[in-house]
Formats: sequence, structure tokens, C-alpha cells
Amino acid sequence: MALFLINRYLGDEGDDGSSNESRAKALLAKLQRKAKVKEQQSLSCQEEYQSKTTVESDGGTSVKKKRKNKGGNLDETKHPKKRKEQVNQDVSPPDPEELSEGDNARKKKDTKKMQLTEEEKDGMKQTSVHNKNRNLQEAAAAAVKAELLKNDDEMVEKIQTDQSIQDTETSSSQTGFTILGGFEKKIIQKVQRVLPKWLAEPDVIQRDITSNLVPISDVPGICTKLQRKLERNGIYHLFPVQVEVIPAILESVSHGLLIGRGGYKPRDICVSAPTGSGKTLAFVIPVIQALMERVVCEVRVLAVLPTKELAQQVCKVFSSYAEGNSLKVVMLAGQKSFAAEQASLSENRGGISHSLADIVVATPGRLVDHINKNDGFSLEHLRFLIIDEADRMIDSMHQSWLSLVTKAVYRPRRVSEAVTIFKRTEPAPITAASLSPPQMPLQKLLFSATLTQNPEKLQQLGLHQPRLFSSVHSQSTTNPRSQERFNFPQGLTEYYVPCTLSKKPLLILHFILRLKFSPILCFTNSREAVHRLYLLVQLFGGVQAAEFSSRLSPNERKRTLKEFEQGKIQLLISTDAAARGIDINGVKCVVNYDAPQFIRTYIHRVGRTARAGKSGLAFTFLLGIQENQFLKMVKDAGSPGIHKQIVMPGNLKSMEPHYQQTLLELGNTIKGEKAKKRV
Ligand SMILES: Nc1ncnc2c1ncn2[C@@H]1O[C@H](COP(=O)(O)OP(=O)(O)OP(=O)(O)O)[C@@H](O)[C@H]1O
Repeated sequence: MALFLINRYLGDEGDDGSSNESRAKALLAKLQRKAKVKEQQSLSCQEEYQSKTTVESDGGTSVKKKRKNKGGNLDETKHPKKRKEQVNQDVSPPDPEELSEGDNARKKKDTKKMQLTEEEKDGMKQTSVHNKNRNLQEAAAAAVKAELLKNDDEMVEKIQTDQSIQDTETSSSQTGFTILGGFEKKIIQKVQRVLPKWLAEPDVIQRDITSNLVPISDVPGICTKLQRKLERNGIYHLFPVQVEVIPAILESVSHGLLIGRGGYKPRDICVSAPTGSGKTLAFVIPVIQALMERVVCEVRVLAVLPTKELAQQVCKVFSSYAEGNSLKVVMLAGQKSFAAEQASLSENRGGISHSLADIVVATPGRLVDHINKNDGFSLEHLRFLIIDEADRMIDSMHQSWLSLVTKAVYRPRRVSEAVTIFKRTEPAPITAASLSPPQMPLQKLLFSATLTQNPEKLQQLGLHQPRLFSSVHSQSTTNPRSQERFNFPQGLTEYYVPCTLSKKPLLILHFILRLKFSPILCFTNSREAVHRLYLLVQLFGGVQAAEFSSRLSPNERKRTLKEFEQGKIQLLISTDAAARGIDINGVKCVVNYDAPQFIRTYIHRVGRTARAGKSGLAFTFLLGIQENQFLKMVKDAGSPGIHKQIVMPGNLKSMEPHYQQTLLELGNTIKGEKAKKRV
């Protein structure tokens, strides 16, 4: 489209207005001649086409070939309409109107073209000499170009474009304005997420545990001492995640703690494997083996976990495998007083602080307290930083625990140790100078069942040439419409139970008392809801129930978990405090009394059952309003399928009178509790 009027120099005669006019007339005559020739050509084409389509209606496949060869452009994807016509012709007698559709199109094109020249004619009469010249030149050029365009479609397109130019120019000449355009709606392709290579091409971990067990002795690198230890703990085969990750970590310490393979800093390791797949042993075994030969006791391993219970659980596993190796494991999770934890970390001998811990298992809050306030706590020798439940730990990064750990690791050495050859500096580009003398590398090991694939989030961890082990192949995450996808334990069967708010308590009672699902781990969305349901079940009677939330002291929580594991509790009603990482043996059934809002929460909650290759059931109570969104969320996350489980109202009826009575009692109990609190 013309934004500016361009006066072209047309030679000496071009200056003369009358010669311009005659030139324009000559061009017009030429155009008309060409249009006539075109019209004749099109008529002959029409005849030829009609004769061919008659043949087509007789024969099948040979015609297809003919048409393909003729145009060379009968591509199914490019010309679906033509293909459709052909299919129709193959299966049913041809409709005369359908047969001549192509000809009609051609006719239309030609008519359009004729109209175009007519409009040109009118326009030329009305506009100034300059405009006439310009229109004629452009129309002439268009006609010549159209002649050159052999492909019919191209020609139609071209003529349409020219027509639109002509329309614009005609209207612009009528209004005296040049109309801007060129803002046609275009389909813009969605931007596909492109993952960095290490995330897009992980080392694959087999999802099916039971059919991929590997005898301990077949896994390279595990020392005999630890093999015996594993056997004593009843472990004779390793799970797929352990088979992949243990050798990888051991390889990074195969030349000692100081240098990685080839003298380089070892790569950080990220592991994303389903709940209950044995991730804990995947880091405990190689780390213990790496430290077994250590001479001086220093904090060389720091494992950070989001909750006290998890820290306790991991500390127990570390202690079990450190036993007999003179390695000391210390927990910093607020179970003991700060002073007691301080005393367990270091002692002062001859004015020098000596570490009493090789492995520290901590929650972020308590860890930060010790870094800031405890002079005896040194991370200068830290070799492994283990971040379990890594996605959750990234979310709690606002506590800036990681930057404090990094600072503590690269803190300048104390004067007494200044002469040591193993100085430590912050990671920087590797040069010959930076590799000599060697310095203790810090290797990060990340574990989660729902490890984020968001590079921006992972970037906060400052990973060094990370290597990913994953049971979810990244191809499944390239669909931009779907959210992140995760793997569910193989033995898990998922159900949802449509219900109303008032029927939920009856449903959980029905599950325990009638269906005999026990032990059940039941999740609600708040600690108030946990307490209310707990009171209701207690008042209803006949069920051994307990609650688990931040209302309880750490010791009470510990005792409750133990009793639940021992089978003394049939129904444990919990907040998401027990949703992550907690390994309770023998949980057959998980009930989401309140549907979780986030897919990660769902995956971790249902992952409390079907652990270590066993089978388990997960039920989610859904209100009508929640169904669509929840089911979509679960499906998008890669669930193999969630089945509908209907509980007929008749099945609950017999419990209802007693339930109504219990509700009244519950009201009184809650009132009493509130009054007690006020006092
Ligand atoms: N090789 C093995 N043989 C038998 N049992 C094992 C083996 N490895 C781990 N287990 C058991 O499997 C259970 C689950 O292990 P673990 O707690 O490490 O899972 P996880 O992957 O960390 O789960 P989550 O993601 O929920 O934290 C534990 O009870 C553990 O003792």
C-alpha cells in the first residue's frame, strides 16, 4: 500500500501530460487484450477439466495419479478441500454442481479480474494524471505478474491482494486520504517451552520397582561393609532409583573428597522419582561410603529437610548406616534446646573448636539459627549439601537459608588454619590456576517426587553442571497446554467419591466401620478441620482415631506416628504436616477428606500409601463444584486414571440418627473447649 505518492521520472516525454494520457491508454488496451486471452484460456481449461472429471467418476485410483501429476500440488494437507472432493467422487456418483466447483472457482477468479480492470478504468477516469500513471503501471505490473503465476491458487491470492490495493486506492482517491492497512489477523503459534538439555534429556529411572530390582552385589561401587549392613537391614535388592543414583554419586568421589573425575568439580545431581521409590537410601549409602575413610571429624554432609518429622526420619536412616563407621550424625531440628544442639555439634579443646559431627540433618529455621549464632558450627569442610523435598525447599528459599549456607561454606578461614593448602573460594570459571591447589568442592544433591522443571526456580540453587535422574521423560512436558507432569507409584489405585459437605463425616465412618479400610491416613486442609473431625469421630465411637497437626507438640506428634505405625490407631486425621516424605509402614489407604488445592500436595498425600513397590488405595471426597477442576488437574499431571466410586445414600442411612446426635454433642464440646481457652 502506498504511504507516499511517488512521482517517477518517465523520460523526456514523461513530463508531458498528454503523452502520459496516450501511454495510459496504450497500457489499458494492452491489459484488455491480455484479459481476453486469459478468458479464452480459462474457457478451454474448463472444457478440459469437465472431460477429466467425467473420467474420474468412472475410474478410481488412476485418476488420483493423473490429477497429482497434472498440478503436482495436490497435497492432502495443503488442499484438504480438493482431497475431500476427490474422496466424495470415489464413494458416490458425482454431482454436476460439485464437479464444476473447480471451474466455478476459476470463473469467479476471472470475473474478479475482469471487474478489477473495469474498476481500474473507472478509477483512471476520475483521478489525476499522476494517479492514472501509477494505477496503470501497477495494474499492468499485476497483469504481467499474474501471467507468470502458473499456479491457480497463487494467482487468486495475487488478484485478491491487488484487488484490495485497488479498493484502498479507489477509496483513498475518493476520500482524499490514504488508508493505512496491513493489520490482518494472523495466527501466532504458541511458544513452546524449551528446556535446557540437562532437563530435557535426563537419565531415566524405571518406574516399576518390583520388576526392576537389582541384587546389591550387581550395583557397582558399593563396598562390602555397606553391602553387609544393607543385608542386615533386610535389603537384598536395590530399587531403580538407587541403582542409577548410588553409582553416580560414588563416581564423583572415586578420587577422594577433594577432586571430581578428571580433576574437575563434580556435577550436581538432581533426582525426580515417585513417592516411596527409595530416594533416601539413594543418597545415604554413597555419602556414608564417601566419608568412611575420613580421618578428622568435620561437618562434611548437610541434609536439609522441610519438617522436624522428616529430619528425624532421615537422621534415623543416616545413623543406622553410620553405625560402626565412627561417623557422627547430629540433628538440628528444634527437638532439643539450642544449647543442647550446640553442645552436640562441637567442643572446645585447648581454645580450639573441634567438630563432633560428620553429618548434620537440619530443618532450615534451626540451621539458620546455628549459622548465625553458633561459633562452633563450621561448614568450611562441607562436601555434600543434600536438599530433600527440593521443590518445597526452593519455595521456602525466602528464608535465605541457602545463601547463608553458601556464605558459611566459603567463609575465610580462621587464623589458626590459614596455612592450610586446601583453601576454598567461591565457584568461578575453571582455569588452570583455579584447579591448583585443589580445593574441596561443594556438591549439591537434590531429591523430590515432584522436582520442578522450572529452570528459573532451579537457577536459584546455583547448580553446577547438573545431571538429572528422572522417572518422567521430559517429552511428556513439552505440551505447552499441560502443566508439569509427574509419576505416580505403580501400585497406587486412585478413586474419587462424589459427595456433599454434610455427608463427608458419614463417608469416612462408612469407610472404617463398614468397608473396614484400616489403617487410614486422612487429610484435611486445616488444623481446625483436623481437630473437628477428630472430635466428631471420637464422639461417634467405635474407631481408634488420632489427630496430627501443629496443635500437637513435637513429642506428641512423634508418639502419634509411632502408634499409627504400630497399628494402635485406625484413623489418623492429619494436616499436610504428614503429607510429605513421611514413611509410615503399612498405610493401606489414604483419604483426601478435603480435596487438595495443588497437584503436588495431592501427589505427596497419596504417596503415603503404595510405597516400596506395594499396592495402596487413595480416595478423594469431591463436592460437585470441585469435580471438573480436580479431575483435570490430576489428569494433566499424568495420573494413570482416577476412578469414580459412588457410595449410595442408602449405605449411610443406618448411621444417620446416631450421627445427628453426635453433631449436637460436638457443638457442646467445641463450646466447652473455647470457654476453656478463654480462661
Ligand atoms: N532397596 C530397598 N529394599 C526394600 N525396601 C526399601 C529399599 N529401599 C527403600 N526401601 C524402603 O522403601 C520405603 C520408602 O523409601 P523412602 O522413604 O526412601 O522413599 P522416598 O522415595 O524418599 O519417598 P518420598 O518421596 O515419599 O519421600 C522405606 O520404608 C524404605 O525403607
